[in-house]
Amino acid sequence: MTAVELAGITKRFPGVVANHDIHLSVRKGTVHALVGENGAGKSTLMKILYGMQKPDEGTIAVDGDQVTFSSPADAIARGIGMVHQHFMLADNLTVLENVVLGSEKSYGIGARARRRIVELSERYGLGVRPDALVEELGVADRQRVEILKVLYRGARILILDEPTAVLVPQEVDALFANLRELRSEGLSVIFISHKLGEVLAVADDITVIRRGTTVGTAVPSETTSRQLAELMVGSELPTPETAESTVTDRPVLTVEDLRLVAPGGKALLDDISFTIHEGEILGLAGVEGNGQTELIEALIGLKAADSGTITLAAEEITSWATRRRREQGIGYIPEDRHRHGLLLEAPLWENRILGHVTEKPNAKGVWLDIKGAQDDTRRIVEAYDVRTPGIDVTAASLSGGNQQKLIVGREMTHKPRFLIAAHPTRGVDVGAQAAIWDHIREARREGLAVLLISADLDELIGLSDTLRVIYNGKLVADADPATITPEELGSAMTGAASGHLENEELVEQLEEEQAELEEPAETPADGPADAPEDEAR
Ligand SMILES: Nc1ncnc2c1ncn2[C@@H]1O[C@H](COP(=O)(O)OP(=O)(O)OP(=O)(O)O)[C@@H](O)[C@H]1O
Repeated sequence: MTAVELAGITKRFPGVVANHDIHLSVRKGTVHALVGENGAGKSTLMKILYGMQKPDEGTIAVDGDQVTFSSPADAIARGIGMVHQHFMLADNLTVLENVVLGSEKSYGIGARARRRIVELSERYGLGVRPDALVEELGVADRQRVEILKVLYRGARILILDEPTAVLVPQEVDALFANLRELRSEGLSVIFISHKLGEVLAVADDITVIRRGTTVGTAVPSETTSRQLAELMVGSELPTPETAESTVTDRPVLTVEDLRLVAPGGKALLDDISFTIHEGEILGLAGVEGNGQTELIEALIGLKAADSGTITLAAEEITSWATRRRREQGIGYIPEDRHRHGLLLEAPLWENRILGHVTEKPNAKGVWLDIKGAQDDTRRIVEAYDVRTPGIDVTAASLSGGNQQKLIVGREMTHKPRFLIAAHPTRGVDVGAQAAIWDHIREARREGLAVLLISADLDELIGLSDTLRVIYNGKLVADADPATITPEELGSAMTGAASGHLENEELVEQLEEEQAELEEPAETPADGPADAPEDEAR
């Protein structure tokens, strides 16, 4: 039985055919993955299915009935729900308020609504608490609220746009368990992802689109991630080079005793000290919201530290303005490309100038050099394979991954000596990811120092020379990227471990802590409560 049938879908934008004669058939009660390079046309296709955009040609059938959607409300009425990558919950409201908002007619706003939320949560193993305040929830819980929200509106077909990009491995497993629950109840899930290993683990069917057209379907049990990637790009992929260490003993960035306090007095960063040397990538692991944003803002000069010092190449820059820091060689790939990285409504070449107004090739003396900026934008588009009809289109019209490639190209072009790279490959496809890694590694060979922040633990472990874990605004642990696994790092990020983490050590430490948690708390009869166990007895 087919839940959704998209046939012959074509969608044109000025200068681009985003979808060309696409076919997608989703069976009822399955997880169907949609994969393809950046700009291949995945989001466009999903926006069409969700009623956000109208196709120029083609038909949509839901449960065998031909439908036309003029708005998401039409799609929702036919049981289609979309969980966006950027969560859309109101932080200061409770889960119940968020879920009910805009859907008050279904079950009211009181006891009936609550009952329905609890029922859905239990049925699909979502563990959602109606009275929790959204601002107190972590990323994975917020995602479950988003899923519950679409189920509450009666969705039988769920579209998930890169749902795992922000999750640690344990959370990904939990999400997949939820998806399997949905599937076993006869719901269908369309899952967009660039993480091909995950796609193979969770999908029943896979549709691959390349340059706007369906190029094939794959059966997960008969396909490897490499084959899938090659189907996506239409050629063989190069084997990634193994990275040799390029770390020197020459410090580029030194942070000492950095402390940043929120208006209410809570320490957002406390006792932060580290050094990054020429040729070194320091990876910072942490669940989002543990001080990473504040640390980036303190380093780039968007927030003033309350105490402590920041030194760049032997000069103390703690009180310098952002522009001066940029001019002295700090590059910045921001975590939220829409808020800090791009002017969405401006053309690509203006975005190329952003943050580098006074630098070549954007400036000639005190004047802007528009031609210089435009020529260099064409060069970046070429070198970083930004898929666009030209440099005059707005940044908003690029696909997410191509926006990211533009930012990375811009920042790397200025040959920074210190690069803050926050999720540098978020949303980019495997081919582009490998290319961005190569660019960063090449710059590192020439002496670049990098602070890498990433939710992609494979990336963090694969690229970093040194790993530190941030938890509650403090650096709580360090780990050796040569030996640690993503699962171990994921556990350390939730604050379960501290100190130096080696494989076995970490496992032991976690087991001990787990055992302690499970034991009833009691004070040893003949020793201080905090003495090590063997001495206390
Ligand atoms: N509103 C728009 N105006 C103009 N062009 C657009 C618009 N939306 C998408 N495009 C273009 O359509 C093509 C397909 O984009 P789409 O966002 O669907 O790709 P995608 O497969 O989702 O990519 P990614 O993996 O990077 O998110 C791209 O070339 C993009 O630049």
